[in-house]
Amino acid sequence: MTIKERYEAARESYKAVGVDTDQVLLALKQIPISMHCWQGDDVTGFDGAGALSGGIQTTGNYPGRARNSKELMADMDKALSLIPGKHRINLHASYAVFEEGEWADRDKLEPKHFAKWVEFAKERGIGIDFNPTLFSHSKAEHATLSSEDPEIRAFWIRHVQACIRISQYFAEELGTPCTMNIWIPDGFKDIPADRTSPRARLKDSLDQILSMDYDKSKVFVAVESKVFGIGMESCTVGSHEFYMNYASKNDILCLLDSGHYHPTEVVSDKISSMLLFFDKVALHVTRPVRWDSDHVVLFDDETKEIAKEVVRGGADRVLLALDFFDASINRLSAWVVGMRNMQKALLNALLLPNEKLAALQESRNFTELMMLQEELKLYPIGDVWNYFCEINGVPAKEDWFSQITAYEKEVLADRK
Ligand SMILES: C[C@H](O)[C@H](O)[C@@H](O)C(=O)CO
Ligand SMILES: [Mn+2]
Repeated sequence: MTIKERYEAARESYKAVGVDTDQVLLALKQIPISMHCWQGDDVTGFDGAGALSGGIQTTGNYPGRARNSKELMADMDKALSLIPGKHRINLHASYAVFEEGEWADRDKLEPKHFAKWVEFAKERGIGIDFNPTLFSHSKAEHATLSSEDPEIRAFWIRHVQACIRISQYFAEELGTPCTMNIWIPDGFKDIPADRTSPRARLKDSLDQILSMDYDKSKVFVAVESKVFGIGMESCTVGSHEFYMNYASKNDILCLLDSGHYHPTEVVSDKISSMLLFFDKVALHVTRPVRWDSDHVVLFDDETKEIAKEVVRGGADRVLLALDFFDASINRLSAWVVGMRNMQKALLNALLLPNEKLAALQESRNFTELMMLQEELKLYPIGDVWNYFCEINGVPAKEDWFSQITAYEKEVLADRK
């Protein structure tokens, strides 16, 4: 049987439970995912400002790390060519591309330092999202926006403001809003004596940043909390409660990173609440494993549950991005697996008879609800996925992987 014939058979199975797979495929194609550049070079960046810090760590030494913007763009291009649909890219400020002999510190970054990325995105017709980089820098050794040192704090305020200007430049050049997400690593290894003062300083820093003039319809500023970091186990200044309150009072967005909460706390359960109080919510989908918040996204239960909430809440209200970094495997393969898995999870959610399931819940018919949810798990989603890949011009099943091994031999092997 061909992929199309299998799809046609699957279409009948889904039709019997009231799901129109042709509509589902159109809907899936409309959901962009922002692919993070930092998987390609182990969060190293190009500005040489400092080794990776901030309580995050990339482990592994797989050969072929991108060493400069040309290599990173080529790798991202190759990965994107194996992922169905049109997506976005997500950059950190440390990925500025300087001219020969030029360099600018983080607080002096300008749109021109990202012109090469705009060129890259324009040629591919994709949007860019952005993140100020408040780590891997000598001025981020202790604290950034919550620092007790006024000069350090002023430096990072200027940096984030520079990033808002760059984000607006991306939005204007590319004709699509830019989500600009602020994450800071500030926190304490051991029990602090004063949690309020650092948080009050962070609040004041954000107030100063947001007092600048920028176009809110073009730049969606978001704040990302984290419950811990390596070396910041006891307290993070940018906690969930801090940012949720700040975002809500100041009309900006919250970004929920699925690796940033307590081990039994799940982001999938937070999305519906956020969408009742905010117009939009931003996500970093990742996979936490014990102390690490950034393993490659799998087609696992929590990713599926997140996708269900995205689809049920309205995919246009959720700004979807991935955030992981694995240096122990081929980095392009990590991107492709993570992106395709996020899409498979969205497909899984779109293929559910969501209204029927909700009606069973509303009528408290939990017996039938459990039965149907479980039976649906074995419906032929794979046949729909393979057809989605085929009609979008990318290899179905594992057929994309031979291109990764060829690229590894032809391109990555030369990177010593
Ligand atoms: C590179 C980081 O992962 C990213 O900026 C941040 O979103 C994070 O999740 C830190 O743990
Ligand atoms: Mn994140």
